[in-house]
Amino acid sequence: MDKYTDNSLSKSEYPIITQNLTKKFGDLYAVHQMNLSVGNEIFGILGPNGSGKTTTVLMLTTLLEPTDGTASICGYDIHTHPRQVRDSISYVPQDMAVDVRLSGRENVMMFAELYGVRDPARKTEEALRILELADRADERAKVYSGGMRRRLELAQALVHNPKVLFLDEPTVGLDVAARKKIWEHIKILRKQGMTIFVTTHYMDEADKYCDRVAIIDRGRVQAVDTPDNLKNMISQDIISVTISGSFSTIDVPGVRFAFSEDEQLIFYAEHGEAALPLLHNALTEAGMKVEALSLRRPSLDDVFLHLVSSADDKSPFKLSTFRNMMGKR
Ligand SMILES: Nc1ncnc2c1ncn2[C@@H]1O[C@H](COP(=O)(O)OP(=O)(O)OP(=O)(O)O)[C@@H](O)[C@H]1O
Repeated sequence: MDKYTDNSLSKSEYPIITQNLTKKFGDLYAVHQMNLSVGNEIFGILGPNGSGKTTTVLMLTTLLEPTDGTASICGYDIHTHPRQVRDSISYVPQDMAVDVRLSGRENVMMFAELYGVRDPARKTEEALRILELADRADERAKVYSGGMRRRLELAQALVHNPKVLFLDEPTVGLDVAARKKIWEHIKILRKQGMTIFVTTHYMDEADKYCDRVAIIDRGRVQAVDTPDNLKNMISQDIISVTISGSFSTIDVPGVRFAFSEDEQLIFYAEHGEAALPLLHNALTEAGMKVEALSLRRPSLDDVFLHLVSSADDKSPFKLSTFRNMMGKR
């Protein structure tokens, strides 16, 4: 049994199980021996660009053959029962396009007919209603906002009652309000019993909306847990300090320098509140002018940095590089 398995569920109760799932492109391991057990939950797979998220989803949706290992969806093996797997799932890729010349209703109806669902007109209306598009269903998708088009893609995906829904970066390119709305819909689908497997590089969204997340880096799973448990892995407070002048090493008991960005220094502290004045004094005594000092609890960003930097080489960490890598807004 791998360390991510939840003992309270028997094997058949996991809609998604991966066993040493691996994909190699030439010499590159895009996904390396992935072992996951996903229950009836919103499960986020988090990682920077190129970490293997899309490759994982493509294998689980039977669109890409693994190099090694396997997976099962709703008890069906992706190798031996791909047809049953496809009947159990829907997949909304990153760049799926609705047909902008058709109305919202026609777009959904087309999918209902493609899937061969019984009573396609009724299922279409139901999906449009769930995604709050019924009022605008007769308008051409061309006039829909980005958020509405994404909701239309979700409506298309729902029309054949999938048990498992795969979403690849569902909120990319949307504004704050549209992103929130998409996640609210995803939560409703989970409440109705659907398993949601979602890729994202937006740590804040994963933190807020996913029941559990797997953090992956260069194809390898670094950790899987609830966002709260992952954050608790860093049993330290985070202190950010803005200084003027160049930084020189200081020694404060229970405080460790983590990394810097521009003029901001990040420290990990065992007891943040007690450490604040000590750190301030130490920096001042060492000739630095402290412009600002703040204390916060760790975020998933910090967990990612912690995991990746401990798995990585020990070259100095640059937060700006990390933000670019994550495609941060
Ligand atoms: N068809 C392919 N041929 C060769 N290499 C590939 C192919 N598809 C993906 N890769 C490589 O595999 C690695 C994982 O890519 P993947 O698209 O799964 O990452 P990702 O985490 O989804 O990234 P993004 O967030 O940019 O979509 C990358 O290094 C990528 O260049």
